[in-house]
Amino acid sequence: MVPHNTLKSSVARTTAFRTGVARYKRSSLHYWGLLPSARSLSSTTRQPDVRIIEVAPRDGLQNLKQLVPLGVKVELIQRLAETGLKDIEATSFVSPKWVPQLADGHEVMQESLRFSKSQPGMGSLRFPVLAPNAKGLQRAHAAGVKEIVVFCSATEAFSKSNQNCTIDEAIAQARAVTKDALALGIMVRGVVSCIFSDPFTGPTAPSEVLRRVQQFIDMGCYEVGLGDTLGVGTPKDTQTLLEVLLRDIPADKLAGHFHDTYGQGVGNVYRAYEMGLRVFDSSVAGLGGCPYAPGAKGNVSTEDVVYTLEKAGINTGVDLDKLVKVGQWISEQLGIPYGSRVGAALASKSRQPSTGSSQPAKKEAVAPKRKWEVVKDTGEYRVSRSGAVLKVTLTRPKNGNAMTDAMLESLTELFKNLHKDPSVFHVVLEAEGKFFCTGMDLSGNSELSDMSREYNYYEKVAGLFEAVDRVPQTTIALINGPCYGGGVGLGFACDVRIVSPKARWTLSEVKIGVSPAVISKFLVREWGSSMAREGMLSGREITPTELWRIGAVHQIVAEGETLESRLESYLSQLERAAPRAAAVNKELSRRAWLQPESKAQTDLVQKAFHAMVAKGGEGEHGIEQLFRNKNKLFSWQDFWARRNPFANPIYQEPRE
Ligand SMILES: CC(C)(COP(=O)([O-])OP(=O)([O-])OC[C@H]1O[C@@H](n2cnc3c(N)ncnc32)[C@H](O)[C@@H]1OP(=O)([O-])[O-])[C@@H](O)C(=O)NCCC(=O)NCCSC(=O)C[C@@](C)(O)CC(=O)[O-]
Repeated sequence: MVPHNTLKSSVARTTAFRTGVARYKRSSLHYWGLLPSARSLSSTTRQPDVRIIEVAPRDGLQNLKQLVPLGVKVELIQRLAETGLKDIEATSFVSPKWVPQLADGHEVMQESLRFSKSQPGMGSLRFPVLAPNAKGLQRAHAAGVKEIVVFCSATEAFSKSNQNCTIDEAIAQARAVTKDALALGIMVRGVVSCIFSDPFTGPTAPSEVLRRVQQFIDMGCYEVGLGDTLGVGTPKDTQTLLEVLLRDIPADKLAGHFHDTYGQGVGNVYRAYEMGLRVFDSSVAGLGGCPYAPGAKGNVSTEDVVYTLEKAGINTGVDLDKLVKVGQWISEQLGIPYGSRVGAALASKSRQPSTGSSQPAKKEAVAPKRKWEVVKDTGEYRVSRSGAVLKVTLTRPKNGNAMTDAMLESLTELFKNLHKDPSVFHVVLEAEGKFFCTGMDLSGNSELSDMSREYNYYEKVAGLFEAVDRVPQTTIALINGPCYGGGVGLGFACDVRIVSPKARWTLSEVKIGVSPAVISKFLVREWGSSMAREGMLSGREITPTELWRIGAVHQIVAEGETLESRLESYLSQLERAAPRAAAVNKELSRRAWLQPESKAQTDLVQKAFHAMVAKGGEGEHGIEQLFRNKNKLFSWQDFWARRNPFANPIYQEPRE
């Protein structure tokens, strides 16, 4: 198999620099800035000194529960390519049942190849994909793939849990796939996972890693990636392992794939570079994560790797400024804080006004601040209006915004009456102070302590949650801080959640001997049964990242950003949403969840379908404006100026 040109030159350079004291000393001098940087010596067209394989589109996205749209994946790949990255692991050809996120592998691949062929200077892009078995290879080949990745674990326990087979079985499968791939002219790269440790059985013997690397090379893999799946390895561990491997394996056959769970990713890359490795996997914004280290950071971020190597005079061929913009963009698309340390630092620096420059600082275009008009203030909550948006603010910060009986009654009334208000399309629920809401007021004034009136109290609590859940408008909870008990339920009875990194959720009821009875159905609906049950049984604090991963939280604001600014951009997206269709969509998703395959569900699907083409309806208007009048800026408020979008709903009230 003829290796790729870039690979050839990298191999030649690597061979020249093969392990040795002279090279190590030279790298160290570069690192401490004692030698002029390679970049300053070279022309910009110089071949990179390292090959960075960007893995965000595959490894970075694969564990996300929230399905990332095809368009975002394709745009991510294109934006990454525009930074100078030449190797982008595009997707996986594995069972969509295992990894639903990457079920669109064929389309991603086709779009990426189209881009590579049609854009000037992009012809040398490489898009390796994961294809662990014969079916995967077949699908990859059909999609035009030129390079695949096969893998195994260095440890038995992880192999059984991750691939459901022994290591030898995984190797046998990889061998068969490699043979077929090579016959088709497809290059094959191997990856060995758990090089330092197994989540179940602990440290990995370097001799086991060597054995598997050797097997991959013997079967025809041109290179083998060393995967620190748990992200536990330190630079010293990297050195110890490489000392064993490099006795038998040339450095140009090895690549580093480090995770950043303990913040060691960049250190490991640099130590591996010093020992002769020239190929590294990394992920923009540090996307990805280890399912065995919940809450931990994922792959080492490409921004951090590029910064470290470039500062050491090692040419990566990547434009760091452009890469940071990609990191910010994808984090925004996914609604998560920007996960690269270097990226976040550079991004915040570029926001600072320049102090040393004689040029006047460029004025940022500031979005006009939305004006809110207060329409009601009970002392316990405040209601304000801005255009088609109604905002309810809980204003008992000194009491953790706990809900009094009076609040339950009056808020229920407010939400119940909203379907009569044709001018409100969206409702925002937010809170003042440290907490979002600490649940029902337990201070002694509440009826909760009066058991003889328990039934009445139930009606009040259930009434509020039903009213919030059933309101036809789109509801957005802006969660500023910790939530307890019914306060958790309040956020999850809403449609959308935009949260601060300070938000936490605690189903504390179990710790005071009560149950999240009323709110349990919202928790199970939004979190899934397993997560909700565990939360209800443990009463432990749950973090934004945990809920974002399962798709129950939609956006987490970044450090230095406000909930208001995220709300503003979300509301501008909602401006395009037709209110009556949105109300029907809410009901469609509720029935699909509560009554799947029932008559009630089928009836509504049919009615919704017919409503799409009804004379004088939103559908007719929307299609006419967009396609016939070519008017993208039409307003749903104008369309509904004299009528109520929520009158005579096609779904029946009450429904059960
Ligand atoms: C939240 C922390 C950790 C703050 O811990 P902290 O140290 O008290 O915090 P703080 O110093 O910031 O103080 C917050 C203030 O808010 C008060 N506060 C706070 N929460 C409530 C409350 N619910 N009712 C009445 N007052 C409350 C709290 O007592 C304190 O008042 P202060 O002592 O300064 O006068 C603590 O106060 C706490 O554990 N609160 C109880 C949280 C809780 O268990 N909520 C569940 C309520 S039951 C419920 O919601 C039932 C439901 C709806 O789920 C049933 C169903 O679904 O069927």
